[in-house]
Amino acid sequence: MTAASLSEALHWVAQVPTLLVALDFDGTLAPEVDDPEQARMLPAAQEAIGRLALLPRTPVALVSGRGLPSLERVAGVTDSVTLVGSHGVEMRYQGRERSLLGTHDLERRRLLGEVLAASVDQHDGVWLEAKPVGFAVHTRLVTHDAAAEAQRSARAAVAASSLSDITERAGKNVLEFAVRPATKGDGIVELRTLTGADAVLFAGDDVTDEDALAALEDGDLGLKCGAPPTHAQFCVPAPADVAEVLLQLAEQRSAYVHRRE
Ligand SMILES: O=P(O)(O)OC[C@H]1O[C@H](O[C@H]2O[C@H](CO)[C@@H](O)[C@H](O)[C@H]2O)[C@H](O)[C@@H](O)[C@@H]1O
Repeated sequence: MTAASLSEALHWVAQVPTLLVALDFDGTLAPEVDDPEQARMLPAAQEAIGRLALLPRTPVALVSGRGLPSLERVAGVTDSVTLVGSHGVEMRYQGRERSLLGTHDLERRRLLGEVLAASVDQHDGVWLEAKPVGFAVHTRLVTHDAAAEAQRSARAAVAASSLSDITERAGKNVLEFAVRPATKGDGIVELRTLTGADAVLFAGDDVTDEDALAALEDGDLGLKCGAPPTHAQFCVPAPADVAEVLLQLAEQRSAYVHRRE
């Protein structure tokens, strides 16, 4: 699909038989805040998701780097919305949860936590978020130089440890270390198969969202919340603009499915 404008692309995807709407959470639906537990979707985004999730043949999913329990807490969506957590390692689909984490991963995660806690303790204002698949070193509250130094020492500590095959992911003011290598692209591939989608709309803002955008195919629609470079076809500046796009999609999709009834 080569659409000349975002409106044209929306018009096209609104009219496929089954449309998967897959959305990143932080920085895309929810503006960034200092405390991740306080992040919430904009009311307009919540409304659009609620409307889309009620429509037939319009599965809606949140695809996040957050662990599933954290995503469930902050997203506040019903079971009709699929949740993909930990970059695809965890999923809640039709009310059922699955995780790719095994017993071996849990022991590796315990060791990883010890290594990172010792490193982060040396850096004032830097804190460690415990996640099901690993840990995130948060540097939002410190200067650029202090953040770079904290990330450098966290990387060095992991490299010097007995742990191997740790997956590292950079994000906005965060550096994550995980014991499983899944990406949001894997999440999109799995969701496409599960839902039998004819087209996918994905919107995201961060580095790891590029994996999902790169997994899109001809006929899909990728939207970046932010500026290029990106694999997305279109960019909008802020979460409020993403919410506006989703409201437009809900309106067009609703008109399409009701015409077909
Ligand atoms: O994939 P996402 O849904 O975008 O989640 C990515 C990370 O989000 C959280 O951190 C980010 O948002 C916080 C709240 O706005 C912000 O304080 C932090 O600086 C951001 O990096 C979450 O804490 C991470 O675990 C997620 O991986």
